[in-house]
Amino acid sequence: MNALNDLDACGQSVWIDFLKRSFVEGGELRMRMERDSLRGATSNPSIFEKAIGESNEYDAGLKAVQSQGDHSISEIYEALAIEDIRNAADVLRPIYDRTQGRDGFISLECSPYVANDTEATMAEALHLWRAVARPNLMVKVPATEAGLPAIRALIAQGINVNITLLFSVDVYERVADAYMAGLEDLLRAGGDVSKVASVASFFVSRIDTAVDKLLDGAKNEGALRLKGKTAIANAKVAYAVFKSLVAGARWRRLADAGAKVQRLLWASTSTKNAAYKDTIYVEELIGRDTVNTLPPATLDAFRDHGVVTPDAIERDLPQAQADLAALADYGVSLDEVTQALTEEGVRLFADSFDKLLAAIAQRRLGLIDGPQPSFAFGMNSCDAQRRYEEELERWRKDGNVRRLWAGDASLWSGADESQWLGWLRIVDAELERVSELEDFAAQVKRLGCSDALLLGMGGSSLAPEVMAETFGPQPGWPKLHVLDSTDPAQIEATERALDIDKTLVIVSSKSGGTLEPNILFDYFFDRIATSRGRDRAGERFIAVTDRGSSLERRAREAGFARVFFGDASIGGRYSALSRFGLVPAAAMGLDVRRLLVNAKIMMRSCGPDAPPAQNPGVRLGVAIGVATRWRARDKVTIIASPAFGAIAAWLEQLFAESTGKQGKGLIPIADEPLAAVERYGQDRFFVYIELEGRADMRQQQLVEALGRAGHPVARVLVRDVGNLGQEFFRFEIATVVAGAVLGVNAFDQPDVEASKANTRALTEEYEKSHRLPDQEPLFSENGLALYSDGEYGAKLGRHNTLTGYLRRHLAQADALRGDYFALLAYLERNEAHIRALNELRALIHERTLSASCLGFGPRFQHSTGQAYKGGPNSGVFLQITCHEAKDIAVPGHAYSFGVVEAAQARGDFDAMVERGRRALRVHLKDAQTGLADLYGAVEAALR
Ligand SMILES: O=C(CO)[C@@H](O)[C@H](O)[C@H](O)[C@H](O)COP(=O)(O)O
Ligand SMILES: O=C[C@H](O)COP(=O)(O)O
Repeated sequence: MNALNDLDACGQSVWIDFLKRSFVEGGELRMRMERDSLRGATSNPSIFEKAIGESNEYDAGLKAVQSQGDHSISEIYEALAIEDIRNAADVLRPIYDRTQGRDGFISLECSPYVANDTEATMAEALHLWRAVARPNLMVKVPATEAGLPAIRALIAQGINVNITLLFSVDVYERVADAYMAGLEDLLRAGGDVSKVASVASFFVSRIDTAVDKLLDGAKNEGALRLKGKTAIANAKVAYAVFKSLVAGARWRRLADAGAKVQRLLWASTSTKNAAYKDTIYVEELIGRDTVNTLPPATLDAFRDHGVVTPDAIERDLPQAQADLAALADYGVSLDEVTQALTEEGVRLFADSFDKLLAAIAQRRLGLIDGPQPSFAFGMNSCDAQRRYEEELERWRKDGNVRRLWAGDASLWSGADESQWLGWLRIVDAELERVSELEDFAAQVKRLGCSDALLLGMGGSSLAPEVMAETFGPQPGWPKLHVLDSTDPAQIEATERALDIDKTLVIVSSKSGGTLEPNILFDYFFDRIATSRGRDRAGERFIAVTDRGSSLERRAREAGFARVFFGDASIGGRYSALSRFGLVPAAAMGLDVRRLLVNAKIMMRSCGPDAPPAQNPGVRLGVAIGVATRWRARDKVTIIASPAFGAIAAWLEQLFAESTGKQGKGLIPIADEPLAAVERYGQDRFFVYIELEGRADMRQQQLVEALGRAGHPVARVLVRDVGNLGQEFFRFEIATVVAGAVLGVNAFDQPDVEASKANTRALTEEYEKSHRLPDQEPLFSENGLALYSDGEYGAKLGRHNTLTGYLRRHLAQADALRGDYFALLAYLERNEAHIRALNELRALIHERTLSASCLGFGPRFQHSTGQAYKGGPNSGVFLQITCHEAKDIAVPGHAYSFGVVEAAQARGDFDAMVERGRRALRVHLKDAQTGLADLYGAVEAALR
């Protein structure tokens, strides 16, 4: 016999406040049940954190879970915890049976993340109850404002509840009321109340810790005499309340129906102050119909030298009441203390849970079968690193990853952001219906097409283009061409590359109203109708659009072979893993199922349960956001291994359109020719995407040198091109996180519409007058002309040469102030032009040290154009337009593609001017010699 055995005879059940796999499997729980009269056990997030997070006892279990396929971090946690809980429940079951459900319980706590959400608490409790599936489980629900209604509802469903984090007697009365109300509900519904059990867990020692501190602060003899008395006095008062409740008529009625009393359970009973006896919170709290849950060390201490006084809890109640009342004399408000302790209790459990999930996240990564996400990172400056870590910690404390996944708009600007988060879960949705895409692929294959032509802009074209370029044409499948231009030469070149009679056309537009895909649809419909006839041309067309759009209507009228619908809650640039990316992927013969399964690995890694420091998307986004917000390193320079380099065009849109607004944002610098390390200014942040085994030596050396020079470099190691889907997801998360750090709405594009409206006005005008309004050049020479608006033109002054103007314009870009230079070319986007324009970029970067961008119009208007107009006013723009040697008519309109392109250039220019941007337009008589002349003039200007 030992002192613990005597407690049982005093009407108090001893439970153990501890759990660990080896503790149950190794037989210690059973041994303590026999030796120490242990009647139950409790667990909490801190206990699991210690068990799982700080030992390797669970490695085999974790491996076993992951060997059945990749799981999310919380799925892994649950699998491990539930197994432990079930095992403990099974060991304790004989006590439960013997005591007719009074004892023999094991407790499992709801996630602390839902402690302030009634609905979520109820759902979680129900889920745990069902998952554990043992009658001797108690689900732990906190005694928070949100927890209280959940208690009643759960009891009413016959679920055993342990109400935890209880500090205040007032709150206890509400807990007891919730219990009785729940039983009454159950009775009314015809349920069996005798099967339900509940304990109300009063936290003891923490009250003394908190109150003693305040009493010390009072520096008064009387105050000091109260030290170490509050917790026990509070428990005594609670016990008196309990006794009066069970003596009342309301309880009698329930007891007569077979209900079990809700016992008070003393928790937090290890002594925290070494000056107090190590068994104080056991000896003083002995009472009938109570439970004391003790950590192993307190249990052992009590067995060793505990003193058992029956009904100790009932002694000296008036003194206890007087002690509590006296607290006010020394400025201590017990209500405030208990309220603060409840909040702190939730926070501490959340901290433990964060740690636990972080440990699991780390181990999961090591166990992912196949290509896994990898991310190395260096802010490369102590100060920036500190900021980054502080921000990550803020994200953890504020639960921002969960807020993001829950669609909390206040994370961004508090506008309609919650309506634009469909992409977070699209991978699952698409996986569920992936067979539709597989059937579609089979249908495409049967058609025997040699080419697929995608007509779309920005979010509707860039991801398919990245996939086409990254994976290349698939043998036996159509080659995908993307046409996102109104440039007549480019349309002609694209058409030349196709076998028009064996082409499947994909018209892709979320809104359905975008000008470019609509007029290109008209054009290619006519072309295909020429050989197939108007009636059958539609068979070679499919559309991807949102339900109810004008494109859907047009597609139906034209007899399209299929219409696929996008998700209304996914904006264009976040649509890569939705139908907008997957339909073209299927058409070009890619394994969409594999792409999605692979992307899901990243989705889990970036999930709501992945703490910020272990979350590859959040880390990247926080790093970029911090560097931009506090260090003005807003030129996010993308350097990617050539075999994976196509992603840069998609990333540009994602970064720029999502963040470039209200004068803030990221300016993506993509495909910039590499320069010597000292040519890069303090306004840069580098994202280096390395394809494992295919790294480019020059890039690698530069990136290393940039790191040594103190630039922040995020290095994303892509193990395989097949991981493209993962990177889509990671960068989407990173972008919205960066947007949150900057405080912008990451889902709108307020300045894109302005160019479109200007263009619309110009084309409508053209329809009537058959001409675009005249413009007076600032200067012209050899068929090359310069245009600007009055104000900026005046700023440039009057010059006799092109060089003179360019010198003044280029001098605007002050690298030290973080200005960048952008070439916006309305030309055919072909290799020769890209090369020539990149040479120009390299020259400007080399001489001015300003970061440089290149965009082709109108393509960039649906991408980086948002940041150029709405982002920081640090851009200096040179728009390049060119006389079209050959134009193409747009069926059914007076305007041609050449006119549309010219109107788009003008419309965008005007929108830039309206926003006070520094912009100059140079009009070339022809691209080839014009670009060479321009290079010469820029070189002379910068000499
Ligand atoms: O299950 C319960 C209460 O029902 C316990 O596990 C309870 O959470 C613990 O006793 C406390 O968290 C321990 O508190 P403390 O000793 O760290 O102050
Ligand atoms: O990025 C989006 C583009 O502006 C195209 O929009 P859309 O898909 O509605 O045609």
